[in-house]
This record gives sequence, C-alpha cells and structure tokens, in this order.
Amino acid sequence: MNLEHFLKSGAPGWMGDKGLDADIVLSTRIRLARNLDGYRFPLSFTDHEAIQVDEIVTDAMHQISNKEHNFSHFTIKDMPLLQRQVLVEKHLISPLLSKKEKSASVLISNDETISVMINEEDHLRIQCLAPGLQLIETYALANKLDSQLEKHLPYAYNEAFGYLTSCPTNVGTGLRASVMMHLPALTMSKQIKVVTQMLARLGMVVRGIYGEGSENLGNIYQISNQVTLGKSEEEIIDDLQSVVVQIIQNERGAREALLKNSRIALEDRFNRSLGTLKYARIMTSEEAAACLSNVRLGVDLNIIKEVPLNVLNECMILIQPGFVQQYAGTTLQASERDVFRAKLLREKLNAKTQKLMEEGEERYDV
Ligand SMILES: Nc1ncnc2c1ncn2[C@@H]1O[C@H](COP(=O)(O)OP(=O)(O)OP(=O)(O)O)[C@@H](O)[C@H]1O
Repeated sequence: MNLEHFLKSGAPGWMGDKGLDADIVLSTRIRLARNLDGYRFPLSFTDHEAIQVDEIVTDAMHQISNKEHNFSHFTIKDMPLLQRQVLVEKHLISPLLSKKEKSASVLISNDETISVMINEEDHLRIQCLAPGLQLIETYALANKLDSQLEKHLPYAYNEAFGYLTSCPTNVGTGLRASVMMHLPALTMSKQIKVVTQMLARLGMVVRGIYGEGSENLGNIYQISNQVTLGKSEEEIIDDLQSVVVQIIQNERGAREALLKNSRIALEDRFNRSLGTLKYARIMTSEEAAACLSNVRLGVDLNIIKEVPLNVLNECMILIQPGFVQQYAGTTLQASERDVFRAKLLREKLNAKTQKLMEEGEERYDV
C-alpha cells in the first residue's frame, strides 16, 4: 500500500464502536519494546548501526508478512512533516517516532491494527490496537507477532531481568498495556482526581489522548501500566483489566447520578454542543473536543439519537491540526485552522444527520 492509503481517512482501521464497553473505552493498545542484541540502543547508536537495525528488522517483518497481515514500510525522514503528523493523529506512530531524523521507520499493517516502529526509543516498538476493551485479545495478537519475530531476530534478553530496553522503566516484559477511556461524568463530578490518585497507588499511569506529555482533550484519558518488571505479561493485563472494569462501573454510576439530578441541564448542554458543532464558523481544537465529548455522552445516555458513535470517534481525530491542514490542502496558521476545523465538523455532522433523516430515522427529542 502507498502512504496515501493510510493518510486519506480519519478513522483508522482499528477504530470502531464494536468492542466491549465501547461507549466508555474507545480503544485498547498493547505495546512491546524490544532491542537487538549486539547493537547499541537508539539513544547512542551510530548512523551506520541505525541503518543496519532498520534493515534487519524490516527484513524480518517481510518474512513474517502473510495474507492476514501485510505490512507497508515507510521511512520517517522521507515523509513531509504534515504526513508524519497525520499518522501520529491516527495513533499509527508515536509523537517521538515522528520527530526522528536518523534511520527510523514504521511498518503498518494494511488494516492499520498493527504498527512496528523501528528505532524509536528502542529498536522495535510493536503496537497492536483494537476498538473497545480487548486487552486479552490484543495482547494475544502482539504476542503472536513477537514470537514470530523472535525466530528471526536476536532479541537482547537477560535471564535475570527479561527484555532489555533503553529506558529502565520498560525492562522486563517491555509491555505497556493501555486503554483510552472517555470519562466525562467522573470529570464533571470531580471524582477523576481520586481515580488518578488510586491508579498511581496501583502502579498505573494516566496520560492524555496522545500519550506521554500530551494534554487531556475531550475528557479522554489513556490509562496504562507503569510497572513492567517483576510481573508476568498476564498479571499486567489482568491488573489493568480489573482496574478498568472498576473505572467503567464508577463512570456509569456517575452518569446515572448526573442524569438523576440534572437531566434538563444535561440535555441543554448536549444539544448546545451539537448545535455548536453543526453551525459554528470558528472552532479551536479544545472547544471541538469539549463539544464532541458532550455529544458523545448525550449519545451514550440516549438523549441524542442522531449521531452515531463512530462518527464522533472519527471527528475526534479529524479535528487535530494535521488533519485539518490535510483537509484544507495547505499549511495553515492556528486561526485559519479554527475556520477549517469548523467547516469540516459542519460537513461531517450535517451530512450524517441529513442521511439519517432521509432514511426516516428518528430525530433527537427536544
Ligand atoms: N489505548 C490507546 N489507544 C490508541 N492509541 C493509544 C493508546 N495508548 C497509547 N496510544 C498512543 O500511543 C502513542 C504512544 O503513547 P505513550 O507515550 O503513552 O506510549 P509508549 O509507547 O508506552 O511510550 P513510552 O514507553 O515511551 O512512554 C501515542 O500516540 C498514544 O496516543
């Protein structure tokens, strides 16, 4: 596949409204960090080593490519900055990889559920993504790929420590399991602070929508394990699964309480946000994300019936700066992006409503 295939649509192949608890858990990600024995870590390797690692890993990936998972290879420094940004916004590469100029590349499966990043913080970062809460299934996929690669690659592994990684926080399993959750009711009721503190005590981290260092946009939180050493992969997955199930219950409880105590205020909030998304002429990404979050909660609570969840999921990606510029077909200043963002949202949301009305579907209650 050429790069255009991965750039053209806002909704990545892994995204959808099908997985378990998909109203609250947007997606699941499993990431394995691996390195090749005999080569220095990317922080300190030479350009020559970087090229060698890239070639060895790419070659191994081509050997394991099959009908089910066929991979396309892209070299980061050959891509214009805007295209890199769009891949970050689709979560197909990490922000760190997008900034790499030394021989760094990515192999993306044609269905966009798997990316293998080469020479990011480690020689390999294997990532698998799925919609909803699918920790066990997604780990099984990553583990299968990892085992196939291990037959072709000499992984840096130590009997006492496990897989060796660039950053000590990844040593051991090299596993980061994460879920992206939409938690508007816990945020509105200010319980999110307590949840974050509880997660820290349990050795978990809360990050923004684009991972480490990114901000919380649209009440979306990325929750992942911090500890990779001293626990098996299965334990890490089980621990995260239990915590996530608990948070889902808390979020559902907080939603019920909000609905019971302030139904009219909520209806007003959701419908105002929908109106803003459909008719505004200028929209910052923060405002768009906040409105999308409100409408999403409105859909989950069955108050708004005219917008499908997958359109909202896609809009969350389309409002990002790279996508807005790709849509406009040119680079834009922040204030110009706000105008195009509003146009894009109007088109996306009005087109969907129009289609549903033509099909005779029910409109939302007023
Ligand atoms: N559950 C998820 N769904 C979709 N994308 C995700 C999910 N979790 C993480 N990501 C994406 O993965 C990228 C990297 O995130 P993050 O920095 O948290 O990960 P990491 O690979 O564990 O890095 P590090 O070990 O360096 O902290 C980001 O673009 C983030 O949006």
